[in-house]
Amino acid sequence: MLEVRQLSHTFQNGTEQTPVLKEINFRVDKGEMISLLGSSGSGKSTLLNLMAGLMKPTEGSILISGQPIEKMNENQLAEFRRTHIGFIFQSYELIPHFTVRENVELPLVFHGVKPSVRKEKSMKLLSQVGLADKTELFPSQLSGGQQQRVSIARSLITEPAIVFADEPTGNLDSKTEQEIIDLLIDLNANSGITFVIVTHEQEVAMQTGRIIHLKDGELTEDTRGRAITGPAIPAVSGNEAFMNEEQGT
Ligand SMILES: Nc1ncnc2c1ncn2[C@@H]1O[C@H](COP(=O)(O)OP(=O)(O)OP(=O)(O)O)[C@@H](O)[C@H]1O
Repeated sequence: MLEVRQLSHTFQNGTEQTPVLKEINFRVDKGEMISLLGSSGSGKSTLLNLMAGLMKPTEGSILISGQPIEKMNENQLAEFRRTHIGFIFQSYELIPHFTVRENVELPLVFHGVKPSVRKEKSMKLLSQVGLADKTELFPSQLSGGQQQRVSIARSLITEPAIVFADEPTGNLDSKTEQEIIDLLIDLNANSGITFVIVTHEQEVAMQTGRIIHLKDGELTEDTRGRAITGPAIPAVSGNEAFMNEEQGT
């Protein structure tokens, strides 16, 4: 589903070089829900931007559904993102003068899907995220948690292979945060949607099946969260995990 191989990234500003990610390796299987956990400055946003094809890495490869996205040109990437990747943002990024339903349908407009099909799909998703009675309201008429539900529905409407969520509960109070996490866990468990959640909050990360820990641009641990029962897998370094995988162990 998603493979990050020997990924390194260094920002270059004039003559100044800032190494940010160092030889990151991990793989996410279809149907997994993982967190990328790290403190501020650990490199989470950079890694997310690279995995979403918004930036090209200095070294290494990112494969989504077997396709190395760093080799694609801008047009190919834009098309690939539209068809294979869903996004959930911390600040929802809804269009204020579109209704809830129109916001959810928007990605399908770009795909040229006819209105009756768009409506059917958006109504189904909005009902799934608990907003069946809010479809004709505008984002400003909703609470933050409800707006994030709209953004979750929008991220799923193209049936993407993988959904990246960037601090999805960063703007929410703790009760609403838990409701949104519960919704994502439910969508993962019942619809098999693959999620990569970027967070700096341990409590959020602990609720996903697996946690990839980033520290100073390095993958330091790959552990299980609470969502999966059974013994915790031993912490291994990113490279070790990659080597084991390569060797089929
Ligand atoms: N364009 C850039 N040029 C130079 N350095 C950068 C650039 N963008 C980010 N960095 C540096 O890369 C490091 C990682 O930043 P990044 O935003 O990926 O971290 P983060 O874990 O997402 O942090 P936060 O949780 O605060 O968003 C930081 O030290 C940052 O200063």
